Amino acid sequence: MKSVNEFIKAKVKGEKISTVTCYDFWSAKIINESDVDAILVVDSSAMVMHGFETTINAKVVMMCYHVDVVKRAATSKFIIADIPFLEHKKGIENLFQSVDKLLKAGANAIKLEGVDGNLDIIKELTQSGIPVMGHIGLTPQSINKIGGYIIQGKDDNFSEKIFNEALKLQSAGCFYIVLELIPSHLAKEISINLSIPTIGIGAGLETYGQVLVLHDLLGFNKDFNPKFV
Ligand SMILES: Nc1nc(=O)c2c([nH]1)NC[C@@H]1CN(c3ccc(C(=O)N[C@@H](CCC(=O)O)C(=O)O)cc3)CN21
Ligand SMILES: CC(C)C(=O)C(=O)O
Ligand SMILES: [Mg+2]
Repeated sequence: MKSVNEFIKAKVKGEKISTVTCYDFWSAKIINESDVDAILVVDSSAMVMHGFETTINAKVVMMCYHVDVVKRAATSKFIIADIPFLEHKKGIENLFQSVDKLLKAGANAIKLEGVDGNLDIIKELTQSGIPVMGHIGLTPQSINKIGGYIIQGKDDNFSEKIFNEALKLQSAGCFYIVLELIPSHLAKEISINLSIPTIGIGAGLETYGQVLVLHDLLGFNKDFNPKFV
C-alpha cells in the first residue's frame, strides 16, 4: 500500500497517480489486483449506488458501510473516504466521532469539501494524525448554492480565489488536493506551485493524478456524459 509520504514523493519525482472511486466488494477486488494507487470511497455513492439526486443524501453510516466492504477486498490499497454534507458543521466532537467511525471501518484518510470556514477544522484533523485530502473547484455538496455542475474559476477573481484556497489547504496540512471541474490552465498553475500532489476530475491533464467515478470510467452510466469522462 502506498503511504501518504509516497504520494508526496511521487509528486516531487513527477510520477502520475491513478485513483478511482469504489463502493462495493466485487469492484474493490478487481481494483485491488490492478495498478491503481488509491481508492476513493466517496459520497457520489449516494447517487450512483443509492439513486439519490445529489450527494447531500450521503450519511456517515452509508460511507462506513461502503468503506467496510471495499476494505474487505482492497486489502492493499490506500482508501480515502468523503466526509458527508455538513458533518463537520455539527461541532468538532461530532466530526471526530464520524472520522473515528470512518477510520475504524478501514479508511486511511478523509476528504473534506471546501475551504471557507473549514481551515481550523482541517488543521485540527491533520494535527491529530489524520491525513486530509482537500477538495476545491466544484464542490458538489454545495449544488443548491452553485445551481449546477458547472465549470468553476473561469474569471480571474474566481480563479485567484481557487489558487489561494489550494495554498491554504497545503498550509493546513493536507496531503493531497482534488481539483474538480476547473480550467486546465488553472489546474496546471496550482499543480506546479504546490509541493503536495493534485488530483483532477474535469481539470485537464496537468494534475499529478486523475480520479473518475468507476461507473463513468467503465461506461455504465449512459445518461452521464460530461467531457472529462
Ligand atoms: N457518476 C458521477 N460522476 C461524477 O463525476 C459525479 C457524480 N456522479 N456525482 C457528483 C458529482 C457531480 N459531477 C458532475 C456532474 C455533471 C458535470 C457536467 O455536466 N459537466 C459538463 C459541463 C461543464 C461546464 O462546461 O460547465 C461537462 O461537459 O464537463 C460535471 C460533474 C461530478 N460528480
Ligand atoms: C472527487 C470525487 C471523486 C468525489 O468526491 C465523489 O465522487 O464523491
Ligand atoms: Mg464527493
